[in-house]
Amino acid sequence: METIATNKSHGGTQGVYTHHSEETGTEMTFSVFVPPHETGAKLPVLWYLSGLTCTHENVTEKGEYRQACAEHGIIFVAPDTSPRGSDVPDAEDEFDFGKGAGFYLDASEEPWTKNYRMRSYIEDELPALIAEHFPADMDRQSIMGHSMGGLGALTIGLRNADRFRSVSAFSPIVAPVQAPWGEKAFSRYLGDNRDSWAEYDAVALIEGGARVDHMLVDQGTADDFFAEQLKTGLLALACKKAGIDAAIRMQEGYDHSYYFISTFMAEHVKWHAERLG
Ligand SMILES: N[C@@H](CCC(=O)N[C@@H](CS)C(=O)NCC(=O)O)C(=O)O
Repeated sequence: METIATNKSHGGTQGVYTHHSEETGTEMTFSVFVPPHETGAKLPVLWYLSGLTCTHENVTEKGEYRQACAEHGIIFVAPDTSPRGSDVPDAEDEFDFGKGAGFYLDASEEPWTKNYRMRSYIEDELPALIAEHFPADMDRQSIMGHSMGGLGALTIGLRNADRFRSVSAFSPIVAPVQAPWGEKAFSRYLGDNRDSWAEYDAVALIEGGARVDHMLVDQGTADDFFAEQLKTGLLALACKKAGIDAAIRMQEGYDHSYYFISTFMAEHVKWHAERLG
């Protein structure tokens, strides 16, 4: 692992790091905020998965999470959203597929299988690296995300309920198999067999019996993607039927941007902190 940059912030350290990923076969860059802490202390970890077109930079620069993470003593990890590099296949001029749009899945179709392995990267490889290099208590993890990353947080949280104490999302895609972004990406990354799509769909996972202990979702009413792509109501219905303890909140007048995310970020961090102990 190589350190790209570190800056002192809120008494802690905001860093950007790169490493060679065996999963994606590429160099991967991510950011980590380590709050001020006593020497030798092990701190809980909050994962943040970003949305379409993003790298680690968007939330690191605009997410406004550091003050809350410093206050609650939480490590904040922000990975990239896809493999990168000139050798990685891409769909040029498509912001919702290819680079910047990894959908946190392991692709099964060519030419995507070799590099597009963001599920294994986020579930296995990056956690091991974080455990090795940072003062992280891997027995205390929670996960959150935005839009495509909200989907990633929900699905990774639902598939690994024993690992994550709480799951939250801003404007998540909740049912990609029923939305244009998901249909487009899944048919190309995963192929035509829609049965294989279900493990990457939050509503389908819940309908199939997956559960999380605590869920918090914020969705802006002025979000242009709400009705066609995000479909928050389907998640609310699935949680209600399944008896999942979910706070799914419509936030009046907020859009899909980081102006919305940063407004509620501190509240999400605090909510996770209460469950991380
Ligand atoms: N209008 C955007 C659509 C993509 C978009 O809104 N991306 C969201 C995540 S789904 C985002 O966080 N963008 C980066 C940012 O706001 O910093 C584009 O075409 O680039």
